[in-house]
Amino acid sequence: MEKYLSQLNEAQLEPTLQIEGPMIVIAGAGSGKTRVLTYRIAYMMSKGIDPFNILSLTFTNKAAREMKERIATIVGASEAKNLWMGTFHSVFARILRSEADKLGYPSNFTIYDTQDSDRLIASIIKEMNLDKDIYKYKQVRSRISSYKNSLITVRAYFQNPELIEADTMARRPRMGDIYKEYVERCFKAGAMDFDDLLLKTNELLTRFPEVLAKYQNRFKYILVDEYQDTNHSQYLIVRALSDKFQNICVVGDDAQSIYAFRGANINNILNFQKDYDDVKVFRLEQNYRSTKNIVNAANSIIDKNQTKLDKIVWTANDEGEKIKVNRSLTDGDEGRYVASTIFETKMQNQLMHSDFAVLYRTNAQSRAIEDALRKRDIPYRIYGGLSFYQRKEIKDVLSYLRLIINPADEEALKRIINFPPRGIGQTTVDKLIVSANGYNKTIFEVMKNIEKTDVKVNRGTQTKLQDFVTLIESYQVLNQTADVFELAEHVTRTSGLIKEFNKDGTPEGVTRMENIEELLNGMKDFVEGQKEIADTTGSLAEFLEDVALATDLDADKGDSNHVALMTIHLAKGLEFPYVYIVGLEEDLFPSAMSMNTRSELEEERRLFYVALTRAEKQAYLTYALSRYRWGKLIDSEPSRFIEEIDEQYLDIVTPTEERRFNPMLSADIFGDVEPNKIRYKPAKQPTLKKGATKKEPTKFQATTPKNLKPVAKTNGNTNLFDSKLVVGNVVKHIRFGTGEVLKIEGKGADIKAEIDFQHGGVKKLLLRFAKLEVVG
Ligand SMILES: Nc1ncnc2c1ncn2[C@@H]1O[C@H](COP(=O)(O)OP(=O)(O)OP(=O)(O)O)[C@@H](O)[C@H]1O
Ligand SMILES: [Mg+2]
Repeated sequence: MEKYLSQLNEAQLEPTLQIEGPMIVIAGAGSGKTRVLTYRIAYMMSKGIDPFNILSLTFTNKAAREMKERIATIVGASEAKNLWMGTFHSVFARILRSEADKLGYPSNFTIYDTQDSDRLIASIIKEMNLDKDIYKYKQVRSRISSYKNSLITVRAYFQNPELIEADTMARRPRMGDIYKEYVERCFKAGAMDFDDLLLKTNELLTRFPEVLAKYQNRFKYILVDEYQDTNHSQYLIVRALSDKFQNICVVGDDAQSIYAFRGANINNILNFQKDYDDVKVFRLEQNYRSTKNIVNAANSIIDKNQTKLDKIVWTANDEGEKIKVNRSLTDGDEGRYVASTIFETKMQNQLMHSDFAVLYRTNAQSRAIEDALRKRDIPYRIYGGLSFYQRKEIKDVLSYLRLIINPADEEALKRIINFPPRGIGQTTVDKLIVSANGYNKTIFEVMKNIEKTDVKVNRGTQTKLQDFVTLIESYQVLNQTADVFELAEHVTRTSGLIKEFNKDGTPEGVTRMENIEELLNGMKDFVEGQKEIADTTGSLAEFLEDVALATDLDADKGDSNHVALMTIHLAKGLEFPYVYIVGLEEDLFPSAMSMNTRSELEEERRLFYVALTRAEKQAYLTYALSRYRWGKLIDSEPSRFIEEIDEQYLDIVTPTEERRFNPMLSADIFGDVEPNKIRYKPAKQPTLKKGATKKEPTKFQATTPKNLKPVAKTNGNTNLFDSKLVVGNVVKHIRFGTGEVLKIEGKGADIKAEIDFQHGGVKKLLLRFAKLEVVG
């Protein structure tokens, strides 16, 4: 038997070796589901299955990348690179690109991110003269998104009296009109939003049987991770593609289904056995991730849910420490507790910052934690805020690039037509939009033929519009010969963007410049490196697609040593040695918005199960007795979830400050009550606050810019690190893993190192761009 297969236990081996036919692996957290998928693909390839015929769908692109790297170490990088692997969105965006003409789209269609969709919807609401307090663009967007994910097209909407009535009851009778206008505007702009990537794929596979047949024959083997969180649209795609060969392997855990609010349908996993004939069902029971205390505590929680498949999860790992439960007086104290225990644990056990994660229910909770970590100089990174590619200055640059390959892109055009300022006012832009809508042309087309249209602008403005068109057209010419990096560098210089950001000399301006530099670095890296690992051509369209679908989790190079802060939703599938779950308070977690029904509460409980099962060695549960929410200090009670854990797995600690300052606990000072004997107040029954007008707390600006500082500069300066690297050093590269430096050559900005990498063999890399980390 192949050597790598000995790294699986017997139960894992069975589904790994089962290649043909429909099958499902249902198993609890940390039992090796993702590992089985990975090894199964390697095994299939070793049996001679062509990687071109294997499609593997993961929850994040990062997960796909890691799987691919692992497979590459087993079967070799050149084979692994031909695998189709990624999220639903990224895989089907690629397929749509090659089939776009069938749907009337240009092949280099733009992908609108949420921000673009929001802006377009807001502008439609304004153009239709609707009340923006009733038609809140975010709510409208999520409504449209749910139609699309349920495959309700505009036509289907207008044929469905129930939907129309529901929207009318919600005081939004024009919802259908907005939906219609939004869809038409996206189409005209040659743009698809995230939901379109799935919706249009379904349309493609349904309307064009020959296209369906083509991809059925290509993807003879399909694998899906985290199947419990697929939505209806994704479900139908998988169903259609696997229909011919029925070689479909899905893995998942019903207890970790946490995306119902975004349309995920837990029934997809529960009904899988009905969807295909002769489904083989496999179960894994041994958890390899966590200590006994954590596994048992997690089991005791999920036991409380009524809707679930019965599963056993056990571990042969050590008993481990009990789960620490900490009460604080305020959210500020909670943050300090987290920071100080991270500091101590790290010191005592010689750990890395990256061994720690802090998980919370809502993004807004990160502030208090951040403050405390900053005070202690503990480096951290927030995931899931504004991604790097959504920052203003980055989107400005990207909008130029988007317009170059797709001049129909309305949102890109509106963003940069007067940025940097070139004297084209909002009134002019509004006239262009009205005219474009009237002629059913794109704004760019109207600008190009302005004399032939009904747009009335003065001579000066007409020249300015013409100049803008000429500028973009000159970039289009350059795009035919230059690579992404060269083009972007030219654009930032000649469009006046760099000058604009450099102008004020404020710290914000400096940060913006650094970010642009980092963007250019990333492009260089893309141009130089991408071809080696993935089957892409490195074109501008591909780069833009990558960044449109990138989340900041994907951007994580895995090479930085910081505490990870993220919502539990984002942490799915990940693992960390030390995990803090903070804000365990009634109305916060479980969320006040999710206590109306049993099924909502059960989803919250699954979320808690996901959180706890991320921990390998030690979990901390914390809550505060009062917390700032919606700008007010409010009292809070411990979450019922703490009480639901079997007490034997808990170690209830209360920090000394609280014992000192809290009169309620003054008995403690005299030793009358042992800290771990303090009882909780019984958790309140679920309370639905009728008519409560709670506002979502303001969202946070993500990631400190510090964390994104470029390692290398593009201006030709060698970075600090160059001079340090010597032959024999062991270094780490984001794609190729660790490697030994064999040779160093060149001077200054052109220093290159020849490195023998663990994955990918000997490579010569330009140090300026290679972003290496010396590890030995
Ligand atoms: N047979 C095994 N021997 C050693 N380690 C294993 C084995 N199986 C899995 N692991 C390790 O256990 C951890 C959990 O595995 P994996 O992430 O595949 O579980 P999972 O079932 O996908 O978890 P989740 O439900 O959280 O997605 C990983 O670190 C993995 O490398
Ligand atoms: Mg997994």
